[in-house]
Amino acid sequence: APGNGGGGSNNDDVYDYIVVGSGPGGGPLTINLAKAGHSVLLLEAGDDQTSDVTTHILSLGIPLPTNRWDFFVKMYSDEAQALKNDHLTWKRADGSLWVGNGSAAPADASLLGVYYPRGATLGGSSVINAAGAVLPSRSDWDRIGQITGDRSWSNAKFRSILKRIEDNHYLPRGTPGHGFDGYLDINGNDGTLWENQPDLVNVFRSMVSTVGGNPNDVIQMLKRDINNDSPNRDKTQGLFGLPFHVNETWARFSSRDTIRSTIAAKKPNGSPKYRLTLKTHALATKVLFDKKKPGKKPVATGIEYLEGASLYSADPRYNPSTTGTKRTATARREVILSAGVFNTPQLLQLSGVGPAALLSRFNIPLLVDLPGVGARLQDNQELPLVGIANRPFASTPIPSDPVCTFGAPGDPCIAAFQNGLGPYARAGINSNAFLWKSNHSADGENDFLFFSFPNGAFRGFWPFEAVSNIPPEAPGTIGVAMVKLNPQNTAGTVKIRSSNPRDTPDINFEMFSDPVGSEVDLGAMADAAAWSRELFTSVPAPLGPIRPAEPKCGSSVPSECRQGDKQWMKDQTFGHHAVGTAAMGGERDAMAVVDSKFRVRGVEGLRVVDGSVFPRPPGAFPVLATFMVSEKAAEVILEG
Ligand SMILES: Cc1cc2nc3c(=O)[nH]c(=O)nc-3n(C[C@H](O)[C@H](O)[C@H](O)COP(=O)(O)OP(=O)(O)OC[C@H]3O[C@@H](n4cnc5c(N)ncnc54)[C@H](O)[C@@H]3O)c2cc1C
Repeated sequence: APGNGGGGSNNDDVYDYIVVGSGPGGGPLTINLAKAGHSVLLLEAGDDQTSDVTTHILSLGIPLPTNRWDFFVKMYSDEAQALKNDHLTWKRADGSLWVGNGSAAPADASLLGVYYPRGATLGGSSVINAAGAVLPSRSDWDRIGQITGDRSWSNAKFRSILKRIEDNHYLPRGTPGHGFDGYLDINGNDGTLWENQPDLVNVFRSMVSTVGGNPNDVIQMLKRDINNDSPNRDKTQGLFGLPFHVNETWARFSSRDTIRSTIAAKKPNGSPKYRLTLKTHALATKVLFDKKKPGKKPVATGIEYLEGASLYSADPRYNPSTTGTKRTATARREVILSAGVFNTPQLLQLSGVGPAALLSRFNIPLLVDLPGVGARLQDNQELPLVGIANRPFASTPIPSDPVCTFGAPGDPCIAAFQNGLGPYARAGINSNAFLWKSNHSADGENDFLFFSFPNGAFRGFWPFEAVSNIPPEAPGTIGVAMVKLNPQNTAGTVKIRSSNPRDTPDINFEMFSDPVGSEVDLGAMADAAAWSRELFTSVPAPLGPIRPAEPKCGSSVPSECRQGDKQWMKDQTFGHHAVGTAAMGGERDAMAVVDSKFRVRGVEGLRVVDGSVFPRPPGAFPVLATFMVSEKAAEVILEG
């Protein structure tokens, strides 16, 4: 029967809707369409890794060869600038990987680029991410309403969506602005972990003093709700808890969970309750269109895809000689692309929807000239502000805790986690956030979120399991991880580099390229560096004064560091919150790809619903906003 997807020799299944990609963009939407009674085909290139316990444990949840795609991106076209990054990944003649900057690279190393993993598994990047769940700024939503003229895009609207979908575990039931009965588990620290972290708490005391806070209140502040509903939220500086998409015992929630439970739901007679067909190992390669009607827009009618495991060349298990089986599926109503910020524009371009000159270079017949497809790639700039304390940071072990081996065989903490106990079942040390406004804030709102942890620093990404040349951290290291909000650079691009859907596109963030915008961003980041030096040196003995280590500055006069700080920011910035490559915008915006109802311009029956649609990065962390956008899309589609 149409819609139940039976597989086998059925080469052209018919569904009401086809959704490509099962991450936070595709997942909630798919479920809502199915629950409204529609037949839905969900295509996912990866597979279901639910049986891998590490995908449930936040402290072990790093991107793995079994659940990720490896992209290597550029930060700059300017090669000399690009080579200054200390965490470029290179491939050596013997096939091994090496990480470092251009001047130190071994002679036999060839540059792969800046490593940028994405989840490629049921649940998308919500299965491999750090799960930080922070709402965007109120102005991020209101601004979309302003630029599109569609006032259903507003902070108030998205607050109501949060209330519907959230299952909040860290606030008293009934706290205004939050939901407690939805599907999206969000949890935060309850303050207890800080009792065992006296040294880090001392740094927090100095941190709150920099903005006039009372150092005696830090434990209370660390429990404060960063997702509160106050109109002043985005201008309030200071320390907060950092919540995560995890449940009561800190097990990861991802879009995978709701997809699986929707598929598993049964009618009383035991048959599936919803007409939701999931096909994993299904790499969408092209949107199919009906172009025949003269004078009418092309209508998306379905998807062409390849069936088979690891068919995309970014898959660490990719084997070029495994070619997969070509299949098609037909959508009676619509096709929805939720393949993520790199793959949605790639799919559009491969399907003839994109910049005309780019498509003609690869002999792809042009359907709609949409210059914004793959443009406006943006990211929150990130980088650690690093200090070295006089001694290693002390923490007090909890006597009843098992000693974790962090995933090595026989890890007793995994067994404890499965019973809802032990270190993996509790808030981690990174569950803190400091909101701060620099002198360069573009809109008067906080333009930084910092989260801090001792004995390490978050310096970006490289294929962790395959790289061994990264030096260990100095004893006493503290990393204040910096996330820049409201970045001004919109020059990044995603462009196909062949007509082969198994090839990765060329991805270039082209950072800090706009002279005005780069002064805002780099000026703000240099302000943050100056603030970190003030913070570190104000930490009292015996832990402090902490010696500022990064950004490096040769001078003992802080004002002399500024130029060097800006260059350091340029050299070392990384990101992992890419958005914007099929941006939403108003009718007169030539670079807009979708309208406020997620409809791709110039065609019918095709929408984009994922991180690609954000016209600017939503706050400091995109994942919660992407779940919410998916809910909004379902509403819009079901309204008809
Ligand atoms: C390591 C890491 C850490 C992160 N940490 C955080 C964090 O702490 N907080 C936060 O807010 N954000 C974080 N993010 C970002 C966040 O997870 C993403 O912004 C979010 O998941 C984007 O959702 P999406 O639906 O747009 O795309 P994705 O989640 O990337 O999902 C896209 C899905 O589409 C599938 N797909 C792609 N192409 C095809 C195709 N052609 N055919 C079929 N399927 C396809 C992919 O396999 C994937 O499953 C992190 C991301 C990573 C990678």
